Amino acid sequence: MESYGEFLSWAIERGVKLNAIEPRRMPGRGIGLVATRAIKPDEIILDVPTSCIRSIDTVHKPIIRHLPKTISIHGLLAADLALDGSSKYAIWNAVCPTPEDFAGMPLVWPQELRTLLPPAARDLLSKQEAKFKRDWATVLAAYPEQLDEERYRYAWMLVNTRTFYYVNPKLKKRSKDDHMCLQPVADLFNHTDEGGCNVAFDHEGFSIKATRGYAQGEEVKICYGRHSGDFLLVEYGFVMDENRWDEILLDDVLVPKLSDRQKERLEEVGFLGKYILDRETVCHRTQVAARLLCCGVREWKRFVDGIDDGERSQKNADQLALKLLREQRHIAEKRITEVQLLDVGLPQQKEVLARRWKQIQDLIDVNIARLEDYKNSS
Ligand SMILES: C[S@@+](CC[C@H](N)C(=O)[O-])C[C@H]1O[C@@H](n2cnc3c(N)ncnc32)[C@H](O)[C@@H]1O
Repeated sequence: MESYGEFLSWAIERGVKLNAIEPRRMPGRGIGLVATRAIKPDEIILDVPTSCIRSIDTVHKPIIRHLPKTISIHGLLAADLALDGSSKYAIWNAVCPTPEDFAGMPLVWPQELRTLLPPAARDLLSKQEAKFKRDWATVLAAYPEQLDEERYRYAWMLVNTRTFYYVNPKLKKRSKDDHMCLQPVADLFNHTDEGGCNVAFDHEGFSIKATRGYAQGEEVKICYGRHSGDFLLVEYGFVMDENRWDEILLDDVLVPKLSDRQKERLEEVGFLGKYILDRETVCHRTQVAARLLCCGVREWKRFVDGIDDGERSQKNADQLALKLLREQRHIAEKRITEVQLLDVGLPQQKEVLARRWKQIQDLIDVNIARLEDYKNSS
């Protein structure tokens, strides 16, 4: 087992209080925090005082002065991390992931792999990349000599994957996306879809409370949010085995079935695109689009307006949904083979991408089984 002694002493000296948890390397998840004894529900397991967090208040003043006020807090914190030549945070930095540990982040993948991402992940990645490019352009203009893109991207990914929601009077004036800070030790909690801990903060600091019991040796996790698999892959670089909040986009199989006129009709009522399948059902938007494909326009209109509950057309809509799901499953199967045959990208990058498609296949299978059961029972 690795020793995190120096880091823990450093954190404790600065007022961090750990109760019944300690860091440990977790296979496939980097470092995590593990219960050193049985933990009861409602026990406070970690306190991190405001004096130890890295936020807008701790960014070096010359950096604040040198960068335009319009830069995002994400971009600013990343600049502070990347330009920091002091030893102030060296002990904390030493337990942070290395640039190689970020190989799972699609932001660093070769183009050939990125094009094989599921559509929702591709959309998220292009938004993330636009954000990164904006921040990098701003920082490069201010520090053309001191930084290169790779070093800045590494710092930017540290901020992306390790910040907590945080707001103080200075941040209050900014958009919600800028409400963030880094905190030591708490940034070692891995993600679970099921809650498990409550994270709260006030002007004194952060407090993390167990919301259920943990056995000794069990990993204690927090929920980063109700995120889909595509979101977790793009924003954090990992795929979970089970994720109750997972969902996928069906646009690639549904939109091509619509004529131009049908697309216009859907656009007019605000239902074109973003057709989502989660673990339990297809979304209402999908129901609307499916009905346009299998009902007359008048009946469809009544369904859109809520005058018709759609009961009469449900069987046909389900039939169409089954067809779409089988097509989507076929795409997932094809993508897995394409990923495996690709001769670019690191093995771990290909593995994580193939796992995401496998997860998508499993989600589709659950829904196909449900729709078939329903068909057979009605
Ligand atoms: C806030 S950090 C958590 C601590 C991190 N494991 C470390 O080694 O420093 C977030 C990162 O941890 C990893 N991670 C978090 N939850 C995970 C999970 N459930 N499965 C796999 N990796 C996870 C991902 O690499 C993610 O970007």
